[in-house]
Amino acid sequence: MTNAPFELKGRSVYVAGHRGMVGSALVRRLAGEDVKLVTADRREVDLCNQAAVFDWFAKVRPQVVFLAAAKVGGIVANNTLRAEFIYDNIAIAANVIHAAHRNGAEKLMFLGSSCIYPKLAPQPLREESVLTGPLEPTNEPYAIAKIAGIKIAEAYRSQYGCDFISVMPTNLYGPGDNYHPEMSHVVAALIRRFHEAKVSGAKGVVVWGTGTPRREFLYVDDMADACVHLMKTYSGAGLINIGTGEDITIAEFARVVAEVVGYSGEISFDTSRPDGTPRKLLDVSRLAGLGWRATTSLEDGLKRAYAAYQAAQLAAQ
Ligand SMILES: NC(=O)C1=CN([C@@H]2O[C@H](COP(=O)(O)OP(=O)(O)OC[C@H]3O[C@@H](n4cnc5c(N)ncnc54)[C@H](OP(=O)(O)O)[C@@H]3O)[C@@H](O)[C@H]2O)C=CC1
Ligand SMILES: C[C@H]1O[C@H](OP(=O)(O)OP(=O)(O)OC[C@H]2O[C@@H](n3cnc4c(=O)[nH]c(N)nc43)[C@H](O)[C@@H]2O)[C@@H](O)[C@@H](O)C1=O
Repeated sequence: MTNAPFELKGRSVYVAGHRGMVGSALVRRLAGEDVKLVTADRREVDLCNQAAVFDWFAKVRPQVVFLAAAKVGGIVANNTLRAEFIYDNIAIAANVIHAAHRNGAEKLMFLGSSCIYPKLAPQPLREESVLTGPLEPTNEPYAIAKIAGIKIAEAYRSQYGCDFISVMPTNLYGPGDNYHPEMSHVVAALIRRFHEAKVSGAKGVVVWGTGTPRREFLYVDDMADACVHLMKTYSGAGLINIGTGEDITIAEFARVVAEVVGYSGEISFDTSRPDGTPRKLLDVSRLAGLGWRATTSLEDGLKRAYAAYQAAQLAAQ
């Protein structure tokens, strides 16, 4: 692991996926840095389209790239849209990383995911566990694509000396999340379900699975802050996990969401729904060694996420 100070100041910084949850948090965070922010939405450049990506990079030549664009979703989206999750995510990673190299980008950060680790890897998940065992079947296509992205970044670093780094975020949540009832991640799904139950006066809320899986949740503005910190301070081939280092069962988590939303009805579990990985807690000691820790508690983060959900509902009316 190396600590090589890298100045963002004065550089053109491309946030790929700037309309997404993480990308928009990166845009908020970078507003506090003296950078020239570059963005392009999907209509301008479809990142799955190799020719479009190569043309756009040749024209714009960003000096720094945060690769936060991907096909993203919760356990059902991953398990059903398996072809899209593997194809889009391999294409986006290959196109953007290759174009960044060809056009002289000085630094690139690839965003992977904690789901790249084997389903039954020792907990907490250390960066060295990648490729040591079978993956969780519900998100294997996405995980394989993310592992490909890591390996592409690593190969360009070793063959061409590119300063390309990869970070592995835990489950994220916050403003800009996807609140689709089936395709979202658990945080957004439960905020919406408990809110709708509160508003309609429903007697009970159903939570998927057994409630026993454990998950770690990081507020998205903390995630963006960690990314900027690592972009400035880290240069190396090794992965860096980004998380809080704390986890909670889905059953306990559902109770916290109910409390934040103000719902006091019953909670039941639909065990016909998949549990996914039994536990996914990141070892964040590398990240701590690089001088960064999460600062937003789960309760505060959920309060902010719920406020953002309510504001988005009002704006849509
Ligand atoms: N959310 C989470 O819990 C976690 C996320 N991650 C990773 O973090 C990153 C960001 O995720 P998140 O912000 O949650 O995801 P979102 O779905 O909120 O945002 C993804 C962004 O990528 C863009 N995008 C997707 N496909 C294309 C394409 N073909 N061309 C151009 N743009 C495209 C989307 O554009 P558009 O707005 O047009 O759809 C969107 O802006 C991803 O790499 C994800 O894998 C990792 C771990 C956990
Ligand atoms: C971030 C990560 O996200 C995905 O993995 P996951 O951690 O399994 O994500 P999830 O948020 O969808 O579920 C977490 C847990 O929560 C339970 N759960 C309860 N009730 C609901 C519910 O209503 N919706 C959802 N989605 N899950 C629910 C659910 O059964 C599971 O046990 C990956 O595919 C992968 O893409 C990835 O990187």
